[in-house]
Amino acid sequence: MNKLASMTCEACQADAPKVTEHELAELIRLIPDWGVEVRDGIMQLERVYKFKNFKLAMVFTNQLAELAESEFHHPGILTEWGKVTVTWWSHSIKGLHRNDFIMAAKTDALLDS
Ligand SMILES: C[C@H](O)[C@H](O)[C@H]1CNC2=NC(N)=NC(=O)C2=N1
Repeated sequence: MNKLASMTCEACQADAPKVTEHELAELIRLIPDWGVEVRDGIMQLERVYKFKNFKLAMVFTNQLAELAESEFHHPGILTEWGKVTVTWWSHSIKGLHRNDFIMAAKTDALLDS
């Protein structure tokens, strides 16, 4: 399992630091299937997961919802027939925190179960 997936999110206050460029370069290597998007000036992690149908996409979506609640850190989720687009960023700092990389790795780990 990805070492990030075994970590837990820290409480992310509004003054928490965004990841630096160096940390971003290091951390993104640990989650190679994820991309970095910038929307309205907010850096985000994004991945599209493919499924055989809508029902399986919804099963994954609900597993992800449980994960988010367990860590109290929540993604953007677009669930469609056969695919789920997951987007992680930290609302409180309007950017990327280490928590987002941890949650991306934990999201990937849902497929291992
Ligand atoms: C309103 C609620 O406190 C916030 O949304 C919490 C919980 N979930 C969260 N999720 C994410 N991704 N970022 C946050 O800053 C965050 N903060």
